[in-house]
Parts: sequence; C-alpha cells; structure tokens
Amino acid sequence: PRGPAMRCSPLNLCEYETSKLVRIKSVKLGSLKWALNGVILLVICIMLLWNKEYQEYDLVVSSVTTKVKGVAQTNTADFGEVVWDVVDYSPNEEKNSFFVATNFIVTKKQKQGKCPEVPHYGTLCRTDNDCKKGLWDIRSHGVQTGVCVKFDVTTKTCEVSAWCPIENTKKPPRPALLTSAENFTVLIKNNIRFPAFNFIRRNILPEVDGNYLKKCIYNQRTDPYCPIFRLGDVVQGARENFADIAVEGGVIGIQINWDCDLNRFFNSCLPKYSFRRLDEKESNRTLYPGLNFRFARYYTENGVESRTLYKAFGIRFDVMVFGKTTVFIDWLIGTSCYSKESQQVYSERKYESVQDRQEVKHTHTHNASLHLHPGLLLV
Ligand SMILES: Nc1ncnc2c1ncn2[C@@H]1O[C@H](COP(=O)(O)OP(=O)(O)OP(=O)(O)O)[C@@H](O)[C@H]1O
Repeated sequence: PRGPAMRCSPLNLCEYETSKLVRIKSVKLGSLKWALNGVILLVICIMLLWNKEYQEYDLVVSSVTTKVKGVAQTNTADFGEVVWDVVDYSPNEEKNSFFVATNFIVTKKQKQGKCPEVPHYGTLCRTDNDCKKGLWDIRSHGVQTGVCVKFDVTTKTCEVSAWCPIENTKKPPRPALLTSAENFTVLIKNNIRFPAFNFIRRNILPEVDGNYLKKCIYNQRTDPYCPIFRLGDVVQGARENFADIAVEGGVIGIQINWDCDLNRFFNSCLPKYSFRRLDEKESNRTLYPGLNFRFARYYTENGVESRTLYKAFGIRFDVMVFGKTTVFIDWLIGTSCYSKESQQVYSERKYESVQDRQEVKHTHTHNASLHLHPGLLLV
C-alpha cells in the first residue's frame, strides 16, 4: 500500500508497489472456482489415461540357446542303411538360430586328381583347342588342364584338376532323405531381462516341475509353456508342409513374445509362442528357392587324403524374442504405494533446498560472533 509519507520525489523514486489479493467470501463464486479446477483436473486425468502416460515402458534384453534331439534311419541304393543323429544333421550352433538338415546330395570318395568338368556353359569341348590350361571361373569345380576329355558317351568337357569325382547331381532327392526329421524335438532356453526394472525371467517357468519337462511337448492349447517343440508342429504352426519344405530347405521363425505387466495388481509375465515361414514359400515361382550349403568330412584311404562331400538342404529355425513391459510411473507409485520413508528419499533427490541469501547472511553474522569458521556454515 502506498502512503503519502513514502513519496519523496516527483519521479516516485521512493515508491514500492505490491499486488493485493481480495478474498471474496461467496458460496457461489467459491463453488464455481472449485468446479473449474475439478474439470481441468479431470481433463488432465483423461488425457493421461488415454495416452497411457501413467505407465513406464522397457524393452526386453534376451539370450537364446537351443538343443535338438532325435535320430533317423535312411536306406538308399547308394549308401545302404545309415543312422543319422544330431551331430550329423545339425552341424553348427548359431546365435539365436539352429539348422536341421533334411536332405543331402552326397559325393563319396573324392580325391585330388584330374577328371572331366561337369557340363555347363563354357566347359563343353570338341578338341583340346577349346580348353585353356589354368582357366577357371566362378562356377568351375577345378582348374582346366588344357585337355578335352569324354564326360559320357555323348559329351566331352574340358579336364580339370579338382577333387574328383566332381559332384554331379543338380536336384536334391524327392522325397527328402530325412523327412522323419519332423519328429525331432528342440529344447529352447530363453532368458529375458527388463533392465530398467531389473526384472529377469526364463521360458522354463519356476512353477514347472522336472517330471513334466521330461515328457512334455509344446502344444498351443494343452501345453503352452512347455519349452520343448516337435519340429513338425513348428512347421505346421507356420502353415507349411514339412515333407515339402524338407526337400529344398527354408527358414522358419519361432517368435517368443513376452508381454509383461509388472504392475502391482496384475503382475503377469509369460511367453507366447508363434511360428511363421520367413523365406519365400512359393518355390516354383521363385528363382533359387530353399536353403543349402556344402561341407565335407575328411579321412585318409591308403595314405591318400580323401573326403565325402555333402550338399545339405535343410530348415533354419530363427528364434526371435520380442517383449515390452509396463509399470506405473513414479508419481503414481509415490503417492499411493510407497512408504513415507521412500517418499522422503525420492523427494530429497527430486528437490534441491536452497537457503534464502538474506537469512544465510544473518546466520553467518550470528555464528561469527560465536567464533565459528564461516566456511562450515555454507556446507
Ligand atoms: N530337444 C530336446 N528334446 C527333449 N528333451 C531335451 C531336448 N534337449 C534337451 N533335453 C533334455 O532337457 C534336459 C536339459 O537339457 P540340457 O541340455 O540343459 O542338459 P544335458 O544334461 O546337458 O542334456 P543331454 O541329455 O543332452 O546330455 C535334459 O534332460 C535333456 O536330456
């Protein structure tokens, strides 16, 4: 308030102004004010709920290991009776995926030597002049010797230095050699973590007992939490025919979805499995269908290094883990669930207390008169 006594110059240099609040005691105006405040609060709450901003999110960090089991027996004219176990058909351990060979082109007893190249563009010949010593291209199986030799009764091809005899079958056997791989099983171990909430979980659930695990096989309806999967069921779950995909191979995705709600009242965190084919399934309409690679097993025969060459066709199973969790944000927990002590800890972290400078000065003067070191007062 201004008083005439405060005026000390025409420029009002000695004046100080402050605002004045008027409190009107009225039931009508009071209720209107609180009604408006209530509406604003309601709108804010609706917006929060609508956008789910009352929750905090975290994405999953995961590790996957797999183990395939099963044996198969084949009986072919070329090789007689052969038993295949996991070491034969599942050669390599990859990150988040495993491969099961279902079909093979086998070339036995290969040795270093000279033999006719298999006929394809650039290797057919009539005389030695059509071949060139030292020549090779990307599709060659060896290096040309410069000689034209008989491949079969009607065809002549350039001779090559190579692992002989050269693999000479283009199409994989149909039906596939290991169609019975559909009865093999795979144990999938998946550990997940939501780092923001320091929450860990496995797909081998703590509630499940050892005896159950020894005999269970995953089934979406009857055994949805069994971590052992029959390969035939996985391929069927991806709406594919195992006998078809086994011939030339393919890629199947095993998706594990962790949709976790870690809120206090609905605490749930369970894996949900789904399957789908990841490569192009219309193999007739696709160039270069399927999945295959070559590997060899080496041995010595009469002191000569030899090998059996395998062109393996098979199914790669990619295990893909997705996950998201939600938790109420801190203010909600802070106001409703946490103890007074925890609230105080959070409050101290959230707010910084600063002393009014005028008061600090006052205390300083006071303490100086008590002969205390002034630096201590600023701590
Ligand atoms: N594909 C599978 N199908 C069925 N059971 C499996 C499969 N893979 C592993 N198991 C079984 O699950 C259990 C745990 O497997 P884990 O690999 O951790 O143990 P292990 O003792 O090393 O297994 P193994 O029997 O191969 O020696 C074992 O009893 C194992 O026999």
